[in-house]
Amino acid sequence: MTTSDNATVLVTGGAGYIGSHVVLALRDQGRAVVVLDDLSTGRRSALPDGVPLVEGDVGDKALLARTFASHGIGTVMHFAGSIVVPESVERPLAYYRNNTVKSHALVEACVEAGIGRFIFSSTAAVYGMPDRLPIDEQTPTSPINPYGSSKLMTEWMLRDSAAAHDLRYVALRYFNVAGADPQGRSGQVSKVATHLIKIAAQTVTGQRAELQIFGDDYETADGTCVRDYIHVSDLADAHVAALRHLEAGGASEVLNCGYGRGYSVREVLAMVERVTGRPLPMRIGPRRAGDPPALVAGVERIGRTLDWTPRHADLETIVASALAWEERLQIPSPPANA
Ligand SMILES: NC(=O)c1ccc[n+]([C@@H]2O[C@H](COP(=O)([O-])OP(=O)(O)OC[C@H]3O[C@@H](n4cnc5c(N)ncnc54)[C@H](O)[C@@H]3O)[C@@H](O)[C@H]2O)c1
Ligand SMILES: O=c1ccn([C@@H]2O[C@H](COP(=O)(O)OP(=O)(O)O[C@H]3O[C@H](CO)[C@H](O)[C@H](O)[C@H]3O)[C@@H](O)[C@H]2O)c(=O)[nH]1
Repeated sequence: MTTSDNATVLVTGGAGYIGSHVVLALRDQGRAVVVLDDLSTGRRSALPDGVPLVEGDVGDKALLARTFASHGIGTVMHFAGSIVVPESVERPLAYYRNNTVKSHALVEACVEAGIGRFIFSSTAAVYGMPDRLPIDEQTPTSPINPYGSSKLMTEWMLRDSAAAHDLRYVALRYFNVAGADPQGRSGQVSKVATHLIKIAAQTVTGQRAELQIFGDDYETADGTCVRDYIHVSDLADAHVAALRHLEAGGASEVLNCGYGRGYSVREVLAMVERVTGRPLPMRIGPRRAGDPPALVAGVERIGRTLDWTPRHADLETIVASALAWEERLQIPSPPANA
């Protein structure tokens, strides 16, 4: 290990859902961490005690330069961004600004400061509507919404910057992230929830009258959409593994993050009922625009490249942890941006 292998990790968006779990995983490994977050959707209370928070914008290059220098940053993990697909269709330029333009500022600041390791939150949305499963990283990228395009453009900036400068990166393309920290230290707190397991958890805890299944006439086994759900703590561990890969001198990589196993909407909801022992009020609604029938990750490449063994690769564990977190949120509900 060289001295720089002990350098502090800057986690942008570390006060959000996924970023806060990565902060926990890094801290559990004894790593020094600093978070940069504007708290637009994140919460200060998502951070463990002792983790410094730089409250500001990831597109602010002067702030980035100061933060890199004052905290001795050696790696950037970049989660900050906007994530709601339908909102990206209504406000594309806001998504290109927050996800692409500000990522440009961050990558440029890294190159200028000589920060040579970068880990990026990408998404299965870069694939659009692929017709073959599982989806490996060679599948052509063809996003069907501005959210996916805004993330893919950042992947391209990283690819081209890594070719030209002293920068290596890992872009992790997440499939469906769900669940909560098994110790109850963090979980998902969305002002406007859109994700299936989060909505099911809110419904079964009485915060919503019912859940709507968006279409049951897809060409899948039970007619509902199939997704590859990955536990957020396994995803967090994949980031730590990606960090080790880069520190060991590993090459730049683009890697899917999933388990390579799909579950239908009905299977997920049946699991929620099984775990709680309560019926989930639900009804069949129309298809949601832009939903691919099935998305299942090809995971051969991440298995071959990173030293990463999922510890929670089981739908029951994912659902149970999401429900436990939702129940915890009920007593009492934390104030926004607390
Ligand atoms: N949640 C998913 O299922 C999913 C799937 C694929 C990819 N991703 C990616 O993972 C990342 C994290 O997603 P999440 O689910 O944790 O979302 P989140 O909204 O909980 O977290 C995003 C964090 O970034 C912060 N932020 C946003 N814009 C910022 C800015 N300009 N400057 C500083 N901070 C800013 C927010 O305050 C928040 O803390 C995103 O980049 C997202 O595109 C998420
Ligand atoms: O109330 C709901 C919510 C969702 N669904 C269905 O449940 C499945 C999963 O939907 P989510 O909204 O939980 O997740 P998505 O598959 O739409 O989106 C995920 O994958 C995308 C890439 O395709 C992005 O990365 C996005 O951030 C990530 O959450 C879909 O078939 C959706 O139609 C319902 O039936 N009812």
